[in-house]
Amino acid sequence: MVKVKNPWHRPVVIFLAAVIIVGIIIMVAISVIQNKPLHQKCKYGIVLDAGSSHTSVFIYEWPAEKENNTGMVRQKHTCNVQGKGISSYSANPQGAGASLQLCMEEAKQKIPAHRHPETPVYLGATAGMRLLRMENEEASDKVLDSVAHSLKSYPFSYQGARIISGQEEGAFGWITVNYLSKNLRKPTGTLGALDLGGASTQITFVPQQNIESYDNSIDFRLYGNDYHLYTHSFLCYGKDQALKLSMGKKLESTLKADKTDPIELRDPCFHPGYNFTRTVPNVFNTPCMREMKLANETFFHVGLGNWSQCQQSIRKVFNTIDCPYSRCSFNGVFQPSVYGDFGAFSAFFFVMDFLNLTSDTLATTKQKLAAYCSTPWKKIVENHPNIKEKYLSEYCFSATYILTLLEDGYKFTSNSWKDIRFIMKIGDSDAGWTLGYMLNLTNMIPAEAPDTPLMPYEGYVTFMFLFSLLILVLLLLVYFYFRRSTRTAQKDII
Ligand SMILES: Nc1nc2c(ncn2[C@@H]2O[C@H](COP(=O)(O)OP(=O)(O)OP(=O)(O)O)[C@@H](O)[C@H]2O)c(=O)[nH]1
Ligand SMILES: [Ca+2]
Repeated sequence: MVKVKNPWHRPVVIFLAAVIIVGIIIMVAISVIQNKPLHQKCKYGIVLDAGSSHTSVFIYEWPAEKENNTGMVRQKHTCNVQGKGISSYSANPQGAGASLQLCMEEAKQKIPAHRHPETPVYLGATAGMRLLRMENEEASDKVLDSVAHSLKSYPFSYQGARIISGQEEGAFGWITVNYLSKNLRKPTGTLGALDLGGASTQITFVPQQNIESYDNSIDFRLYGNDYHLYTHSFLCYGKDQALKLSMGKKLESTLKADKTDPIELRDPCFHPGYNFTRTVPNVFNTPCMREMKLANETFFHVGLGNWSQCQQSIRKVFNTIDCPYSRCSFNGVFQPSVYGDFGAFSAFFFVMDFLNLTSDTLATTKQKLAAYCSTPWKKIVENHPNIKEKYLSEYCFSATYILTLLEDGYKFTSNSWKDIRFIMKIGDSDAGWTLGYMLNLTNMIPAEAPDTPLMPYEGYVTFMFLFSLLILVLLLLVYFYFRRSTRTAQKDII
């Protein structure tokens, strides 16, 4: 009997397999560690939202190596500038720049010093400054010069202070909510954006119908997808200016009906028992109201607390009769039918959240609001001792205005009402135009999708783990296969 020597000598095979396995483990470990997001290497950007009612400073942060991935930029910090919006400094422009100091000092603390020179800072002013420019262009230029001068005195990379257009405000709000919801690289639908400020309001969405007016159409190519957006910004239809429009109309008709002395404006949008003395110019001091020269008279603003009468009075600020297109929202502005889900933020959220009306049907919302508006003012103050009376007194008007704007203005129905999500933040970032503005100006959203599909780090680790497991199983299979075939060969020879 001849004994054949086994070519797959067991210790050699075990040693080789061990070397290969250890090699693979080391390679996988190195690759996983190298691809780990580097939390410590971040870049920053600052955007100042100079709104009509106030200015907020937003600091954004993102991993330096991954700036073109969707959803990588997050809001690191916000600071609310004390006092009113920059447009209120028309008589004292230097005050506008000075008002930013505290928040800009805070930004210096929040961003590591070695990143300051490369951190871009942008200021975008919205409807308050649009109105000031219409009223007094010289004053609006001086206010912008003042904030520009102030921002240039900080160690950041100043990139400009300007009044953004209503289209930009709408479109960048849409980019923000869709970037944060990670909708931009998926084939799924996008989220429409509804923004209610103090002096203007924006609606932006991807419509199903053709956009009949050039001014309302805006195109983007983002991550290889084309988006054809409908957007419109209604100047004077933010909640503070809409209150003035509505009160102005009531005041005009009160004065026409009979000039009682003192004038008493009986207002269904304010609670019963509410009685406040105001001056007439205080209502009419806005370019949103037709020129109406009235003496510096005072009037009593008296609440009636009647929701349906309030809605009737608010309807008068929307012209829903004239429409030069196949369909309009109001004031002769083209609007396709609302389509898809919407994120409603800024004052849409502040007001509806305060009244606990963010998740009811339209019918229930109306019922609850009617009950709220008829609650005596004394009781409202008792129930909310810590809320500023100005905010508190206006919630009935504001919520009724929101319902009327969405239903009569934008033509949401009881059915599409459920598609509106009242939101303030997505993740830890605020919904608003500022993030989209910065992403656009820093070219952080590429027009074309990167060649290799991006995989989140967790997915990458799982992939590498499964890949090594597969190699291991294959090696074992090869080992057992050869072990069996050598044994069979031995038997055959025996
Ligand atoms: N109730 C309540 N109202 C708020 C709050 N913050 C802001 N508002 C009011 O909500 C309205 C809209 O606020 P913003 O979205 O900041 O408006 P803005 O950006 O200053 O105005 P625009 O330039 O028109 O966009 C204004 O009337 C504010 O006074 C809040 O925390 N609670
Ligand atoms: Ca705003």
